[in-house]
Amino acid sequence: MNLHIFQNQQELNEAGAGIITSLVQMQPKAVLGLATGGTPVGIYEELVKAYQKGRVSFKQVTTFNLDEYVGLPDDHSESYHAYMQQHLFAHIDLPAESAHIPNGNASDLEAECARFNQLLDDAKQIDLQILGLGHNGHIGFNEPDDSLISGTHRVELKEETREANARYFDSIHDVPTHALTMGVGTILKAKTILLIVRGADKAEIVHRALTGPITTEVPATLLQTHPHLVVLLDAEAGRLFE
Ligand SMILES: N[C@@H]1[C@@H](O)[C@H](O)[C@@H](COP(=O)(O)O)O[C@@H]1O
Repeated sequence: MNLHIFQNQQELNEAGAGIITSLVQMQPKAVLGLATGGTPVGIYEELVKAYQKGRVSFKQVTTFNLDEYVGLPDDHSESYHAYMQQHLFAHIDLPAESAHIPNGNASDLEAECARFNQLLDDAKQIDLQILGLGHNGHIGFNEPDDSLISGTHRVELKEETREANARYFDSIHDVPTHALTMGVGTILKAKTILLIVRGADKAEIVHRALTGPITTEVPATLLQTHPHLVVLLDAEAGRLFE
């Protein structure tokens, strides 16, 4: 594991964007796994700046998003489709057909998961998977459970996850109850994983995820088994590592 702790958010954002930019410069056809949530926003901002300065092009890149809510229209401001447009896709030269996000509005969600898995299989391997971390140790929307699922699947969100994400909605009643998510098998298959965690409220869970016993009750503990895990923490999240 390659762990870095940053004293300010800007340094963390630049480091995260720098890793992605360097990869795409060296490998213009890179396959990127993308995350949503508050955590990667500043990194996407830096990526957009790098693109605007002509330092990187995403013309040949392929992207796969980790997850999407079930039942939120694509144009709903809190759908992950809308999020990706707002924070990244609308500002760079990534072709629309190269950006893949599970469709949480598909009439047949099982078929949609199979379609997404097939696209991932066709792409062979994600070169760099960006990950945030849920307060309960979830990655993507792989929630704590007795067992975990390898491929893309439909998941019922835990109450604590809906509560954590309620800050983005008018009320908790508006937070969807289900989502589609890449499974842990797909996430762990990525060549490199870039885990980003910010904030004092995640200090304990990130410490447990990276140093505690491996258990499906904290899905992020599985990241300990990955041969190329890069972790970027702000000082608050990294408090227990110092
Ligand atoms: N499904 C997303 C995850 O992909 C994200 O990494 C995590 C943390 O979110 P945030 O970065 O907003 O704290 O929870 C969300 O529910």
